[in-house]
This record gives sequence, C-alpha cells and structure tokens, in this order.
Amino acid sequence: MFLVEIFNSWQGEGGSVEGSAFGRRQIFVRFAGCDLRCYWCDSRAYLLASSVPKYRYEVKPFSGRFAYKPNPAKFDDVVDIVLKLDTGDIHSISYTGGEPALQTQNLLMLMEVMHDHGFRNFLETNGSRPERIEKIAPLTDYASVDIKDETSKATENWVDLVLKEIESIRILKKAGVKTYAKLVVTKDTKIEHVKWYAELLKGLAPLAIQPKEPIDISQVQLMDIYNVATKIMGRENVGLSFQVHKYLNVL
Ligand SMILES: C[S@@+](CC[C@H](N)C(=O)[O-])C[C@H]1O[C@@H](n2cnc3c(N)ncnc32)[C@H](O)[C@@H]1O
Ligand SMILES: Nc1nc2[nH]cc(C(=O)O)c2c(=O)[nH]1
Ligand code: SF4
Ligand SMILES: [Mg+2]
Repeated sequence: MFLVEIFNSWQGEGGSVEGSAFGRRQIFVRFAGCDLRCYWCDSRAYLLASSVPKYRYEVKPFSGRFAYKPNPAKFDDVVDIVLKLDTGDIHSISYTGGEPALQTQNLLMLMEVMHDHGFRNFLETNGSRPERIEKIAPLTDYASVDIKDETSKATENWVDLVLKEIESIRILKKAGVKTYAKLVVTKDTKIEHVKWYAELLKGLAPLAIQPKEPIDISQVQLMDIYNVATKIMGRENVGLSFQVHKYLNVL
C-alpha cells in the first residue's frame, strides 16, 4: 500500500459532536493519493501517490523522531509499526490521507487485522466513492465524512460530490457506524449552501463545522453558519470543530 506516515497523537478534530473522537489518543495511518483537490488541503503534497516514494513512521510516540521505508509499504511492516506505537491507551486507529478509501483492499486487510488485535477503526474520508464505502463500512467503527463546500474547489461537479458524500454517510449509518459529517468553511462559504447541506444531513448525522486553516472566516460569519445549520438540524446535532493539533504543534 502507498502511505505517507504512521504516528501516535490525539485526535485534534471533530469537536464535541456525537461520533467525534476529539481528544482521544489514536494511531494515525496516513494513506497517499486522493481523487479530490481541495485548494486548502494541508496534505496536498501527498495527493499523487506516485510522488510519495517513501513513508515515515515515529520510532517512539511524541519523540519527533522518524524512520523511513519505501513505498509500496509492506503489509507486515505496517502492522508491526502500528503495534509498536501502541501505548496501551489507544481509542482507535485513524485511517486518513489523502483518501484511504481509494486503497480499498489494503485498507480492509489492515482494518481486519487491527480488529483482531482489539483496536477499533476510525475512518477519515471524503466520501466521494459510496461503492467503496459500502465494502469498508462493515469493518468501520467510527467515520468522519467530509461534506465538501463549493468553495473548497475539490472537484468540477460539486453538487454530484455532495450527494455522493451523503450517500456514503447513509451507508455507514445503515451499517451501524458512529458517523458525523465535517464541513470545512471559508470566508466565501454561502449560507444558502449551508442550508442545503443541513437539509440533507437532517435526521441522518450530526455536523461539525470546521474553519479552514489558516482561518479566514469571521466569527460573525461562523456563528451565522452555526445558527442556520442548528435551526434545520436541531441544537444537539451541530458543533464547531477546530484543528487543535495545529495550535498545540503536535502531529
Ligand atoms: C487531509 S483530510 C484526509 C481525509 C479525506 N481526504 C477528507 O478530506 O476527509 C483530513 C481532514 O483534514 C481536513 N483539512 C485538511 N486541510 C484543512 C485545512 N487547511 N483547514 C481545515 N481542515 C482541513 C479535511 O477537511 C479533512 O476533514
Ligand atoms: N492530531 C491530529 N488530528 C487529526 N485529525 C484529523 C487529521 C487528519 O489529517 O486526518 C489529524 C492529524 O493529522 N492530526
Ligand atoms: S479530499 Fe481530503 S486529502 Fe483530498 S484534497 Fe481534499 S482534504 Fe485533501
Ligand atoms: Mg490533518
């Protein structure tokens, strides 16, 4: 499989909405390659798997020391590295990227082995491929599914993408996965679009509203978005999320 990095940290995103693992300790496995191109992506150096010749892994949690191995990563090496990063307090294994769902078979194999070792699986996905999510859902315990706002410029057919993301959420919920939606908002995010996302998510999954980093949206705009989403989805089902790991300068 094509990876970027494996490390141990605490989950910095998701805030307090149901299904979030914010503040929980996780081992992160970051997959290389993505089918979308969000202009603000903080992992944009890894969106083309073929341009990630090697992956790095922490030799000791929070040590800042890394070792490297070539891509494609050997499955047994990956399992070995994850197990060595187990600090005994791990809430779940986070599969992120890039887009982990694109490497479907390898992801499934890894999820299965992690279940065998007693870990829970947390999937961080753009939800663009419901047919792949269908295969992955039975092994997934938690899922954070992005709803890509038009201003992300993730793809040309934005409406179609949002509908696919909603379909992925539906599949995950049906499979019993603790699932929430994450919407990255910018200063240009339109309230009318937020209303549409909220209508689609109503009764389906809670919403974490996460400002793009570096933050360009004003607090007034952010609270307007929060207010509109809450009025449609209900007060229990909307929350703010900030990328706290970036403020704390951890991985
Ligand atoms: C790098 S993505 C990988 C998983 C998947 N491709 C996705 O987009 O959900 C992980 C999370 O980081 C968020 N993210 C990436 N860059 C960001 C930025 N500059 N500001 C805020 N959130 C960001 C994404 O929206 C996503 O929720
Ligand atoms: N601490 C920490 N929390 C995170 N939550 C989502 C992340 C990601 O890049 O997917 C991430 C990450 O890279 N680090
Ligand atoms: S979908 Fe995720 S990994 Fe892909 S470009 Fe967007 S934020 Fe980055
Ligand atoms: Mg990140």
